[in-house]
Amino acid sequence: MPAEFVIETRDLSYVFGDQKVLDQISLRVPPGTIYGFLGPNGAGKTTTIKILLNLLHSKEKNVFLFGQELNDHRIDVLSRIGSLIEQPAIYFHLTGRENLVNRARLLQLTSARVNEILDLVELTESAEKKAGKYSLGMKQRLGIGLALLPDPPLLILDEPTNGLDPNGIIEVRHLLQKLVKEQGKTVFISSHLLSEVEKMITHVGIINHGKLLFQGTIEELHGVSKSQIVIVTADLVESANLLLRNGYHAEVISDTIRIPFTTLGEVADVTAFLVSNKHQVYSISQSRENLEDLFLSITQS
Ligand SMILES: Nc1ncnc2c1ncn2[C@@H]1O[C@H](COP(=O)(O)OP(=O)(O)OP(=O)(O)O)[C@@H](O)[C@H]1O
Repeated sequence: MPAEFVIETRDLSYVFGDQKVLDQISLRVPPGTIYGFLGPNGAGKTTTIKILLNLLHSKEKNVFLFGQELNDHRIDVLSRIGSLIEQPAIYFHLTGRENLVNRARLLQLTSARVNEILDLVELTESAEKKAGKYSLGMKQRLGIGLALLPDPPLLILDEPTNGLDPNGIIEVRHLLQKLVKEQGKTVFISSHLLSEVEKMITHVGIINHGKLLFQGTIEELHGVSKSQIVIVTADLVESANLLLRNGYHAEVISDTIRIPFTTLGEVADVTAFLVSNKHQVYSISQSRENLEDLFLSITQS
């Protein structure tokens, strides 16, 4: 039976000297997902990834990959992970194809596999160009292609969108989504910018100061964002004062009045209250805190 989680850590902690950089992290990454591991610089993302890849050792047996404990099944588990951490190991004086052929030889893979990968990462047309002449996005896709050569079911990518322009981000997004949809892979990516990965991820873990502050689906993250009633009236200040005098937590923010949303019934009450007090209501709607604000409020609290 396949494991419930492709990656699972149970209360994983890690110290550098006397600095606790990971504090009881319990990651749960279901198969067939794109899991965004998010947090500001220095939060502990790379340290976690290094532990998952056994580049740093956690002595306690609390890291499970494909349902197997990492220390006990190191070789088997690691052979099923493709990874990209820090800079991709690319030879810039070689072409994209030569880079892949070199690695394929080491892995005893055929040139047909190299062609498949070039196709997959959409570098067939630039295959004979020197990798040093590639754009950052192309280099990143070549790096992902190298990681994909042995066809691992799990890809772990540390900041794959870092430094890419918007087009580069879209290309990486399409590639990762294709890998999950068409090939059933699981992808774990870290980023310090929610906005760069928000459109590609299905699951989120938010880490700061070594603690996992949120974990769930992207919909669940939207669900915890604060909802507000947004009101526009003929005289915002008058209306806001009236609401404040009557116990509503009203604020005027960029040409609107905002009240924390509780129920739809309250939306109706507020509207009726303003109208009955002869305030002209131009519009009333419900808004959600944007995801980036939410991310900042989680990581800064
Ligand atoms: N080799 C090391 N020795 C001592 N401290 C380290 C070492 N590597 C990382 N740290 C510290 O551990 C903490 C977490 O670092 P880590 O690199 O995991 O964060 P990160 O979330 O990946 O951030 P970034 O995106 O900046 O790499 C930081 O305070 C960092 O200074």
